[in-house]
Amino acid sequence: MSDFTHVPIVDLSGRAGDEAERRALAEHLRGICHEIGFVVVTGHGLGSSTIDDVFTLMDRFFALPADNKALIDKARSPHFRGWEAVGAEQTNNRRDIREQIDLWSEWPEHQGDGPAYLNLLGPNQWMPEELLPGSRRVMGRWFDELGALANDLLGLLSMGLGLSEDHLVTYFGDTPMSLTKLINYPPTPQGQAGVNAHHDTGFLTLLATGEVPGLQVQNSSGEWVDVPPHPDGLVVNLGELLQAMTGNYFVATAHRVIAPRRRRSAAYFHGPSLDARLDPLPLDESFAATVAASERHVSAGFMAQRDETDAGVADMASRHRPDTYGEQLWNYFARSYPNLMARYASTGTVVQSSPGKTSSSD
Ligand SMILES: O=C(O)CCC(=O)C(=O)O
Ligand SMILES: [Fe+2]
Repeated sequence: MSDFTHVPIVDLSGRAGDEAERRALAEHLRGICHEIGFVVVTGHGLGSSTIDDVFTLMDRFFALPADNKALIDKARSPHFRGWEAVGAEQTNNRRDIREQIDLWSEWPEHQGDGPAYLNLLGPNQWMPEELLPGSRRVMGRWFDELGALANDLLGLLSMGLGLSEDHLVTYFGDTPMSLTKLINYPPTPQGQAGVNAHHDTGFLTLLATGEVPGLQVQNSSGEWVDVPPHPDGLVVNLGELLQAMTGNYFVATAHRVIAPRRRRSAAYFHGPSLDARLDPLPLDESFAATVAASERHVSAGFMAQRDETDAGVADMASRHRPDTYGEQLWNYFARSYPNLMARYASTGTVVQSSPGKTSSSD
């Protein structure tokens, strides 16, 4: 297949059909995940107001004065959850021009020793009900419905990879850690980016982009391909975890946002339990043979860590592979939030890593 010039649109309603229909859909998605790593899905079956209510909530939140938003400032959370102003986050060592709220799956805080990434477990920060009524209800439904849709997609991807349909869902374990980012992009200043070019860190991303364009995906010739907003569509893309576990058969594709005017989006990053390992899936050897025949797939990398960037490794060419999803996330936080990381480290909030457990390289 030649290099892609658009992101395909796939109707998912066939997933409720018979075996042959499901298999055809799984095959179609498998090809797209191999060649492009990005797809717009329709027929996703989300409730009619699930997305609209989240966008209304975002509108109301982002219009609040900064001192109200600061009630849930991410800097107050030892679990990296909450609001941050424009410029707090960095991607590829460059400031992103967006503000956002990060909400994660909620699990009890970790007590005692363990790998540093266990620090991510804990409660979200919620706005007081009188300032932002209904936020827990609206976001609770979003997490439930997006999680169920993502699990359906895991079933189709498992099928496409020749695995049993529940293979990937089982892999996700008992304490999956998914993230929702509610994002507000001001018009992107010339020469900058709302979010700079990056790979997604985790497994599978589902994205509601609203009506304003700005999302761009990079093809293997390095060209930026626009993903136009689709009124009934959700963007789905793959993260580095899935790329690694499929031996690069599926690809995590670089993307960025340049917002022509104010733009909001809601991203749901479907993630497994923090101790889920990045071990290869038990795939038929034909998958590895297909990868070996494609230089682009063979050389697909991870985002470089800070020390690698300093040593001259290109932004998305790292050969470093963490052992677990938790380590992968911890690397992401170290890259994107060096100041927060340094503060936690200096106040002793960070749980100690066990020796030899931070990362490994191949
Ligand atoms: O806002 C968007 O359309 C994309 C956001 C994104 O790629 C991300 O937050 O990882
Ligand atoms: Fe992304």
